Amino acid sequence: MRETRVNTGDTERTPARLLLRFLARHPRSVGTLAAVGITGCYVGFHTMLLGAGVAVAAGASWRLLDRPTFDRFAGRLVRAWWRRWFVYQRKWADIAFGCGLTSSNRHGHSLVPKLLSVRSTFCWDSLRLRLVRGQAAEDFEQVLDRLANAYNARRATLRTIKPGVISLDVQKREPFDTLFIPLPEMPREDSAVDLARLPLGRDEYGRDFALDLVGGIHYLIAGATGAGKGSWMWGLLRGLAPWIRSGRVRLWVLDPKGGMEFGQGAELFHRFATDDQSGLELTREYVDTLDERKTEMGRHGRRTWTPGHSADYPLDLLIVDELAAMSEYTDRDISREFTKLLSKALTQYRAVGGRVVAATQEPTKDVIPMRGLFPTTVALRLEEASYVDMALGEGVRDRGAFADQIPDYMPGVAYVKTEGSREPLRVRAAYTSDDDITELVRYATSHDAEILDFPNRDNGTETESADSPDTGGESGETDDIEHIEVIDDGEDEDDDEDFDAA
Ligand SMILES: Nc1ncnc2c1ncn2[C@@H]1O[C@H](COP(=O)(O)OP(=O)(O)OP(=O)(O)O)[C@@H](O)[C@H]1O
Repeated sequence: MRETRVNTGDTERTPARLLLRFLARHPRSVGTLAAVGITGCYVGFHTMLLGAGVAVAAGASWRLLDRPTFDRFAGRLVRAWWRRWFVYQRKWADIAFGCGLTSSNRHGHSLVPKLLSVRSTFCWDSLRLRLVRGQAAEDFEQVLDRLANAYNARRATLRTIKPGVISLDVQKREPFDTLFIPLPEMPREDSAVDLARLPLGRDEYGRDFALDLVGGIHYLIAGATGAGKGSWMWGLLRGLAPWIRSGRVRLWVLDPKGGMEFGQGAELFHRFATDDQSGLELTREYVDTLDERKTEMGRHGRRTWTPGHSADYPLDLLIVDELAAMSEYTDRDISREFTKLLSKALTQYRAVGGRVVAATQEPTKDVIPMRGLFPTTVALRLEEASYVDMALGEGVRDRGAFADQIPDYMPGVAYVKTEGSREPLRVRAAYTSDDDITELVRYATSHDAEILDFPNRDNGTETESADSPDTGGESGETDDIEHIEVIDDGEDEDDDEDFDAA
């Protein structure tokens, strides 16, 4: 971009000054050019070109083979550089002029806000701009749609970075517009459950996305009403179905909004509370149980709990649907004790099989004083921009987690931030419908039925169903019905549920 700011006359614009200023302002570009020049002189320009060709081919193959890691380490830097100089900078003066964002000084010179830098994530680009004197962020706010159109972006939003400097954030793509998110198959065997990979949906790169109760430990899910918190929590339970059925996972569910979210699954739960008072009792019992386990494991010299090792030491999963109802909008005594107990649960039971998954609409410090204790945080659509950093951690919105910009018509879309990773990941959970929840409940609460391969009559094999109490030996009547054999252990011979579940 041409330097359009006016010279006030106190410094003279000699070529040497301009060159020095350019060098000082663009150290990376100048450094790269210098490095290329020096290398060319040393090794010869042919060799250097060959080296550059090899580097480009290696980068292209890397991108082809594993786009997410390429993007994380190289792609976003290359893209930011490319877009800064060849997309945003090239058009900026014209666009600023067209949107009425230029100004002029008393000498009649045009002043254009300066593009300082560009940052790029997979979906969003952030343009850092210095305002010209006399300009305010509101001037940009009024023309956000025009700016988005000018750059062919889906939407644009604004942040004030510091006085006189703003970030214009433009969304370049929306992978979830076209990406179909199939509901992961519900596992049916204990051995099919991997606590470190509980499939939930897809990420922005189209890869399968899974929850991790081993490394991710506890999850805080923040989202406005209707943002799709239900899909995240029910999706997790579907992934645990066989373990719920066999008792390797015990669910302690606290749904203080009267059981509206989890009422349908009441049969699955070890403990279920639907108001604040019983919720507090449930949390007390949860903490006592895990305290006891800790003591017992200490007595037996066991230092760690192995997930799924046995039903004697189950995974105890505490689910809280609306934290605010327990930590803020309730009696002071209840909220104080609950906050203490939950903080204990978040800090002391990792090694003895305690896990917490909690949801909230408001991730503020008053409502969730213990929010820093959740190693993994998820931000679905949020009402306020300030909520994003409250949910995901300081500075994460700056790094591209625009959860407040997720549109209403995209429930289930969220940014996930795991401990130790700087960059947030954009993810969409598959939709878990009421029928899918019914399937889960039916499967996880029926214990006797087992499906065996049934010999196919069309192949001329004889049906041997006389032993099965459910078919009552009525082999002559099986011509028109599905060929399923149900083996029952005899405890519940008349229970049709078993047949349905099978
Ligand atoms: N993953 C998803 N994909 C597509 N649609 C979804 C998804 N999750 C939820 N929805 C839709 O959004 C609606 C609201 O979802 P849900 O009830 O889970 O939101 P919520 O965040 O739990 O809201 P509340 O806090 O008010 O209970 C659902 O009825 C469903 O139609």
